[in-house]
Amino acid sequence: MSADFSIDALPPIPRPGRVLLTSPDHFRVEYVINPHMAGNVGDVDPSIARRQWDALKDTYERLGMEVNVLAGIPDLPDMVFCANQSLPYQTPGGELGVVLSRMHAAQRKPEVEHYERFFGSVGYEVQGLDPDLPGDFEGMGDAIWHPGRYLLWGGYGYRTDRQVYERFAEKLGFPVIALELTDPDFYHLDTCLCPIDEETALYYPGAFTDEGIAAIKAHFRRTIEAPEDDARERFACNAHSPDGEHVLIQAGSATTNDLLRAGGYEPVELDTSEFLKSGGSVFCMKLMYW
Ligand SMILES: NC(=O)NCCC[C@H](N)C(=O)O
Repeated sequence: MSADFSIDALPPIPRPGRVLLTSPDHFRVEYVINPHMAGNVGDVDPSIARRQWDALKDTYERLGMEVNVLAGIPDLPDMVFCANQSLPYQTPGGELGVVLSRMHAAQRKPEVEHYERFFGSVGYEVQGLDPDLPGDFEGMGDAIWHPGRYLLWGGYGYRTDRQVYERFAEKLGFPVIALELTDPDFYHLDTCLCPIDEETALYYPGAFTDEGIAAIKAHFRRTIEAPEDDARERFACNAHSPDGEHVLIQAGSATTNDLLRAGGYEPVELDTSEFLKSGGSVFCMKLMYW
């Protein structure tokens, strides 16, 4: 897991063009497994959640992405956060596959088989973590591809254990830059690091160690720092840029949006307030695949 390389020397990988969403029919806050859920049990308004999710879906369609929807399942109230159950990949040789998660929270473990079935149905090579390997892994909640390159950013500390990255990085032949997460409000890497394009990342430095910040700055030529209130209260770094131009982001992150505009990007504000009650926003409500 060496970080001693230049991005330009890594094999290029196309941006994924397909978006998987999971319908919010059964989305609720029913238990507390992250600090954002505390005080919100039973507090989701399903009709507002549906409208917010529809707006997210419409936005991806308007941007020309192919959107596929997996039906939510009763009694799996967090399944709508479909970034977490797997890590889809495309190798430099063009092979398509997916690594299934081993969810940290017992309540979320039964979600994974539904994504296993989905990826089997679209012809992906499906693999789990080796049974002898200890530790958990929460998919694209913690494991995020560097845009356009065969390089993985791997968050660890709350939901994912560092050693899981070594094994599948070795098998699939990509480098991993592991980043320790240090603040429980930012329990997944996707809550504090948002790679926008090959050169640029939006991030919240307060969620990382000094070593982590140095690694982010060393491998992105440009970094945009979200202020604490946008990052902590509005999940501004849980944004997503599907095309390196538009940045889908929770509405109201005014400072972050100004910084994005100054960098030449177009923020697309979406209200995900019902999902924030569960500790999630745009990035974790979708899964990109090829
Ligand atoms: N940050 C993400 O990638 N996902 C949000 C997951 C929210 C869910 N309530 C959880 O705590 O697992």
